[in-house]
Amino acid sequence: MNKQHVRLAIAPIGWTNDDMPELGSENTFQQTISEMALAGFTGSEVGSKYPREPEILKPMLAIRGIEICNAWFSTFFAAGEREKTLDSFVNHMNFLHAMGAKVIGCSEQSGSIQCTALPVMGPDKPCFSEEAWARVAEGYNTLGYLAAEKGMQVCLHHHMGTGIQTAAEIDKFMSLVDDCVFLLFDTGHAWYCEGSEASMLAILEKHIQRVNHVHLKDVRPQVIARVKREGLSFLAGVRQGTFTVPGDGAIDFNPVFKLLDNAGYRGWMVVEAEQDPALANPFEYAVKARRYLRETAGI
Ligand SMILES: O=C1C[C@@H](O)[C@H](O)[C@@H](O)C1=O
Ligand SMILES: [Co+2]
Repeated sequence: MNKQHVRLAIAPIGWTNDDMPELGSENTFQQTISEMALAGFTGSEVGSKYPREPEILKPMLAIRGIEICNAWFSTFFAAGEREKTLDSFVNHMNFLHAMGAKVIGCSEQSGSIQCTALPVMGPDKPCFSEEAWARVAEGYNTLGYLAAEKGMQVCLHHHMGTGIQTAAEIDKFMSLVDDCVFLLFDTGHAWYCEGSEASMLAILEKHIQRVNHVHLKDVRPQVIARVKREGLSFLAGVRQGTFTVPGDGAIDFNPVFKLLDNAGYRGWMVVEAEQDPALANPFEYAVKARRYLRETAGI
């Protein structure tokens, strides 16, 4: 890949999992960002242990050569919580703007089963009515225009257990929103939702012109098969090792990098591989991911 076009970040979720904060509760904020830098990354997303005051957070990251590239934001438009979502979005956007980030990665969480005990591959995930889709599209367009006024961009994180999980749901979302709304492409969730590398690549290929942020997650298909077979929840699967860093699982990332490079992708690529830190030492896995990216993508 063109080294000048992409920057490499890593998410703190490998150190402490914000969906299950007991996973990695022993890892401190300063240890996390020091190990990110030591492994060779220059960016991070924001975790729950990070100070929320830009004047405190910025110098602690700067001394380690790290910038904030994004932070997760949950929206509840389908459920009709428009005003509440917009209010908290503005605070979130202002924080990210002060941190110098350009991207705001959002997930539509109405009815989400992502953090519940329900089987993630079962019938319980939300499926939006046409009215709900219209609320989601209007809400995201509003976020997109608000972000554009600040010189920022909003993107949707498709996610297992949510109403925007499958290839068809991603297509529907992208067809309903304006050009000011982008897609956060997450390799792990794209593989998981349809169950193959080809279907993951098809999602990327279809929407590549609107992808403005990338999460690099590898998958362990044998764990995903068990999640399906035993009716496990998304989080139970994570504990058992659904995800790992690029180069350690089943995904061949070469075609992903090729597609992005050919499309002239410019932006961040974020290694995001939540697994149990007691089983997968986060520093060791960060180093492994950094080496894989150097050897495979030349970045
Ligand atoms: O971007 C993400 C943030 C996490 O909280 C989430 O559960 C993870 O799977 C993900 O892709
Ligand atoms: Co992600």
